Amino acid sequence: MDLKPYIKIVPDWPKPGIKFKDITPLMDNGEAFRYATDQIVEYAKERKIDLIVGPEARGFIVGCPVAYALGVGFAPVRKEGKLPRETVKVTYGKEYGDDVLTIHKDAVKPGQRVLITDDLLATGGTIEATIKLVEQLGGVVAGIAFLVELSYLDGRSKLDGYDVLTLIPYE
Ligand SMILES: O=P(O)(O)OC[C@H]1O[C@H](OP(=O)(O)OP(=O)(O)O)[C@H](O)[C@@H]1O
Ligand SMILES: Nc1ncnc2[nH]cnc12
Repeated sequence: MDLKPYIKIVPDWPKPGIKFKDITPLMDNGEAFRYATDQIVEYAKERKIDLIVGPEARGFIVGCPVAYALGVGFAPVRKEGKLPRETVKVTYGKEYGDDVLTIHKDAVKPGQRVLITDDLLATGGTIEATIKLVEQLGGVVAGIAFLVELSYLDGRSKLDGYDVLTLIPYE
């Protein structure tokens, strides 16, 4: 199934010069959303995943149905001040600004094989920060899955040595 027709490009949003890739048409189409989820589930099965970790907010949308299908848990990575218990945190840069990401200290058990999910790889700042959080807690990043990759922003250069799946690449 070709998923590209389900991504809508919105010019100059949220800032001038950004070509925003809107995944909501993919999510609100049952067939496309299930197909995309199934691709990630198959990828995860081959990597013997114990836990899914996804960054706020669109990483939740991609990761939770995969966790359900595999029968494993999902741990949220959230922006600072959102998680109620003790966290670890990392500051990172993104395509349109800086931010802080956090995860609960007990969300990942040492040695757990983690799949990180997000909707989109741009500069790679978000995913690099998420990897750091998982590894700080002793997790093993066994795979990273995205719906969309913006190859021209070279986020891949931050993911050397990691096993990465992308469903919809943009050159
Ligand atoms: O590779 P990067 O340059 O880090 O950019 C990719 C990240 O940016 C977007 O999230 P955003 O921070 O806008 O948060 P949202 O999902 O809550 O809208 C997107 O969902 C990715 O998580
Ligand atoms: N161009 C883009 N489109 C959608 N989400 C993004 N996150 C970072 N850059 C993005």
